[in-house]
Amino acid sequence: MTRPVIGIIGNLSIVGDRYPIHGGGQLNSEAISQVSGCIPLVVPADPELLSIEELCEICDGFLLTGGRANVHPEEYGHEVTEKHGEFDRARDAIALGLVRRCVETGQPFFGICRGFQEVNVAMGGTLDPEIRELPGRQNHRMPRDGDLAHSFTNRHIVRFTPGGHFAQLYGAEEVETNSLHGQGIREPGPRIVVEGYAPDGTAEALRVRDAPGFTLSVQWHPEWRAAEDPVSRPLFEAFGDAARDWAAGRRPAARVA
Ligand SMILES: N[C@@H](CCC(=O)NCCCC(=O)O)C(=O)O
Repeated sequence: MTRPVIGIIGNLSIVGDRYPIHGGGQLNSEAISQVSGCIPLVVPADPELLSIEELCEICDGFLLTGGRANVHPEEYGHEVTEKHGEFDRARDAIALGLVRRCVETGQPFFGICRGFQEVNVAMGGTLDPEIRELPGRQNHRMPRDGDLAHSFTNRHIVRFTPGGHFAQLYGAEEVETNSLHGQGIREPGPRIVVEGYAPDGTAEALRVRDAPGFTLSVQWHPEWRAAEDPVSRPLFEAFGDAARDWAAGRRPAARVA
């Protein structure tokens, strides 16, 4: 049997200040191939180029990657401010609709950082544009200096709901994670179950209530050292298992709570 195909929902970026590319980080592709055991297929997330229906036919699951651009606040009913920074409206159009469709059908997705925020917005939640300015919150942004290893160094713990899906996956109620984001969840969507928080109250791990398929999503970046990191590996393995079930036609039954 061929490996399941994972659509890696990538970002539009500009190389050398002039050449636009659709891309996805190499770390994501490696994690999907080497840990999830699936084929990583980087998707140019733009509704002018492809449709959600086409993607769902070609792929067995989706990785909603991190990305510098923020989900446009219009998508959750807020005004644009300077704090909202840059946007990728084409990715918004694909990613948000894709999440809603997968929640209905049970096709698996795994949201990371911007992807985690997309899952919340797609399900009716809102975001704060700059969480470090909120009382009692720490700075979760990527450090500006140092190499990649420094950027992805663990920065805080995440505490999980006892007995929840994440606590069961890890066999632990607390893990240590990296942190490379400026935005964060303000109000979770009605079906968003936040199962993990940083000590400053920032939402870090979620799932969608009553969704039949894999919906676990995280605010941190498990693609860093995914093969050897004990916090990253179980997530990518579980996501790969869900994609293999989908590819084999084993459709998840509707799940409650
Ligand atoms: N823009 C959002 C999401 C942050 C995120 O996904 N960070 C990864 C950055 C990857 C890159 O720079 O391409 C936020 O800031 O909260």
